[in-house]
This record gives sequence, C-alpha cells and structure tokens, in this order.
Amino acid sequence: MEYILKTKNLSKRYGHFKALDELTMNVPKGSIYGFVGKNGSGKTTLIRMICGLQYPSSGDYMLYGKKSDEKDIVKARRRMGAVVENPSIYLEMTAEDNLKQQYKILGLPSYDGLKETLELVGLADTGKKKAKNFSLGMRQRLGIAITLIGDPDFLILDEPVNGLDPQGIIEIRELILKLNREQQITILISSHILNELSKLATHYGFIDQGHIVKEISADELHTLYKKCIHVEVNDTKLLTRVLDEMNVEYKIYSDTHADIYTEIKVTQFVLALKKVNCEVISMQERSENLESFYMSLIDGDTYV
Ligand SMILES: Nc1ncnc2c1ncn2[C@@H]1O[C@H](COP(=O)(O)OP(=O)(O)OP(=O)(O)O)[C@@H](O)[C@H]1O
Repeated sequence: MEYILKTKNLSKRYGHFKALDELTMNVPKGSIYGFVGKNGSGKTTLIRMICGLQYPSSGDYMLYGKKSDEKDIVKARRRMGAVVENPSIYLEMTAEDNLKQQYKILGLPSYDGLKETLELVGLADTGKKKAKNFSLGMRQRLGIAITLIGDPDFLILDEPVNGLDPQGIIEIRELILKLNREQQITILISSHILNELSKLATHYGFIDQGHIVKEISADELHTLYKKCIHVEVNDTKLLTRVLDEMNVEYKIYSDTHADIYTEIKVTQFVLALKKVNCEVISMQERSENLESFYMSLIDGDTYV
C-alpha cells in the first residue's frame, strides 16, 4: 500500500510533558483517515507538526516519501492543504475575494479555476456577501476552498464539523466525500464526533495520551462488529467448554457475559449448551459502533 503520510516514533515534549509519545501512524493514499482522540490527546500537535508549525522533539515523519528533516519536505508540504483550528479567512471580504487573495499569496499568474472551486464548495452564489455574514459551515467550506487553490492531493482538516448545525455538517460531509472520490484527494480528519466520522472514514487512527493505540481500516472494523455476538448465560465456565469444543474465538467478561467472534450455527450451539446444562439468558448481535470500539480501546479493553 502507498502512504501519503507515515510517522515513526514521533514525540513532542513540553518540559517533562509528552504531547506526542512515540506516535506511529500511516495514512494510506486515497483514504479518508479519521484521527480520533479526546481533547488534549495530541491531535492538533501532530497536525501542526506535519504543517511545519512545530518541530519534533524526537522521531520523524515522511510526507510523500520525504523525511521531515530533509530540505524537500517544504516542497512536499506544497502538495497538501490544511484547515487547522479556525479557517484563515478575511471576514471583510467576499468568498471570491478571499480566493483571489490566496492566488496572490501563492503567486499564481491567473485566477484559473476560481469559479469552479467556488462551485465545488457550494459558494458560487454568495455574490457580494462578506465572509463575516456567512454561517459557520459556509466559513468552513470557504476555508477548504482556499486550501484547494494550491491543488493539493492531501488535505488535513482539524475538527471540520465542530459547532456546525445539522445542515452544515451534511454539507461538509458531502464536500469531503466529493473531494475524496472525484478529485482523489487523501483526507485526514481529526474529530471526536465519532458518529459523523463513521459516515466518512475509510481508515482510523485512535490516539490517546500522544500515542496511537490502534490503526484499523473501516472494513476491518465492520468485520469485527459483524462477527461479534454477545451472550448472557447462567455460567460462563460451562459456556467455555462448548466454545472450546466448537473451536470458536471468544472473550469472557464475567461469570455470566461473553462475546463470540466467530459465526456460529445457533441451533447447534444452543443444543450443545443444553447438553452441559448451560442456560442461555440472552443472545444478541452486538450493536457496535465506532464510539464503543473507541471506548473499549482507551479503557484498555482491546478487541484484537
Ligand atoms: N505549547 C504548549 N505548551 C505546553 N503544553 C502544550 C502546548 N501545546 C499543547 N500542549 C498540551 O499538549 C496536549 C495535547 O494538545 P493538543 O492541542 O495537541 O490536543 P488535541 O488532541 O488537539 O485536543 P483538542 O481536541 O482539545 O484540540 C494538551 O495536554 C495540551 O495542553
């Protein structure tokens, strides 16, 4: 697999405090990479580092195959765009003028593609309206439009849906999907709105206390959910006898609760339990979601 970004044992220390602690992550080309972690876990620190706004205390990263301490990293960074914290827009200007400003900053000779970019982000009809009168979602989309002027193939969006209303969230979601699918832009999104992220991400990196605790693709995650059946029985010791005989993967949580990770033939299973006097109290396919997976990871109760 080809990777746009790879970090290796990346650390950032502030005095004795480690904001990033030997962080290793891999962002596949073409992915929408959900970068998940609670407040203060180090997401923004990592993003600022990749953008060249901060330097590693130790470890390194590769962007488009260029190492962070190589001179060419500056060139590699020109291929990416980032909206970190608040989008940097001029509030007194229209959407069009904001984009023109960016063309000037980048020293581009013409405004080629400006109209198309406004259309792409759904701001083509904003006319003379100044950005200060835009909704939060419109500002966010303008921020993204500005980063698109440099024609990046990698976008970093730090908490892009924070504070948006439901309509704003849908518009950003559709834009992100469009950029990824139609323009083949790899996108790293940091977020703690997991329900939203699960509608977008193809890959996940879960960060806790400056460290990646798990990287997993959305496909792998779905397989993991699908296979999991939660059972409640009168005695899990009896249950394990049957599961061992059936050569099934499982995890016991208590004297009465367990998860089964392999597909089983339910009738055969229940009959086998009956034979050893194991009573089934309940049995259900686990309605897992990203949130519970994340919680299980940071609680130290890993699935895999
Ligand atoms: N300049 C600094 N000096 C000291 N500590 C810092 C500095 N910058 C960040 N930190 C600390 O590093 C940790 C990680 O911060 P960071 O902003 O990367 O977290 P985050 O995951 O982005 O959180 P949030 O979702 O709140 O933005 C926090 O505990 C923060 O207080």
